[in-house]
Amino acid sequence: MKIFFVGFMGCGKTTWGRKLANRLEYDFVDLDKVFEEKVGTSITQYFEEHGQDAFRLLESKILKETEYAENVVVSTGGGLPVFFDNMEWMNANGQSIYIKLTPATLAERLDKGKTTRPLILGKHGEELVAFITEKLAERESFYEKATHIVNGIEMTPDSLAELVTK
Ligand SMILES: Nc1ncnc2c1ncn2[C@@H]1O[C@H](COP(=O)(O)OP(=O)(O)O)[C@@H](O)[C@H]1O
Ligand SMILES: O=C(O)C1=C[C@@H](OP(=O)(O)O)[C@@H](O)[C@H](O)C1
Ligand SMILES: [Mg+2]
Repeated sequence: MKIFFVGFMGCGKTTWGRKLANRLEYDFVDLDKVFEEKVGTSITQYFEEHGQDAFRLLESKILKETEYAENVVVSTGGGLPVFFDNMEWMNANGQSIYIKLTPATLAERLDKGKTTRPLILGKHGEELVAFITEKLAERESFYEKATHIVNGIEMTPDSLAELVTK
């Protein structure tokens, strides 16, 4: 079974992807990391040199062409579900889980973490909350196509495992 985590930057796709993979004894793949290994630079640097359109094209190609193990948990980047037929492709090839959180919680997490995310570089406090609120409103209808929608505060490795294996 392939399980894809989707949702806004900072919702916990990478963190929970790894946890669920450990819990299920599945492989774990973080597509942002695969991207960086493939191009040999950071995503931020790739955005600066090639722009977002080039990033989105290669991101989609990597989603579809990576050779996944039979049983795998995949963490995607926050923008991936919005472009091309990526969301449909994930649902046709496995199950997807949208980790849902409010803009305030996302902003709090993203403000604390070191920023390696080009879209929020230099944004803090109120400006960051406003950016997330607007971007999440644009993106949420794509995230909501996920097979499962979970509350990002309440989930546990066991509750996620039950969701995808029942
Ligand atoms: N309950 C939680 N679950 C996951 N991440 C959390 C939690 N509480 C705080 N955090 C922080 O939020 C951030 C989530 O980042 P990450 O897993 O990289 O998200 P994503 O891959 O969705 O961008 C990390 O900095 C992590 O330390
Ligand atoms: O939301 C986005 O458009 C992006 C999210 C990032 O992944 P995370 O959601 O893991 O931070 C990464 O793919 C890139 O910086 C673009
Ligand atoms: Mg991530």
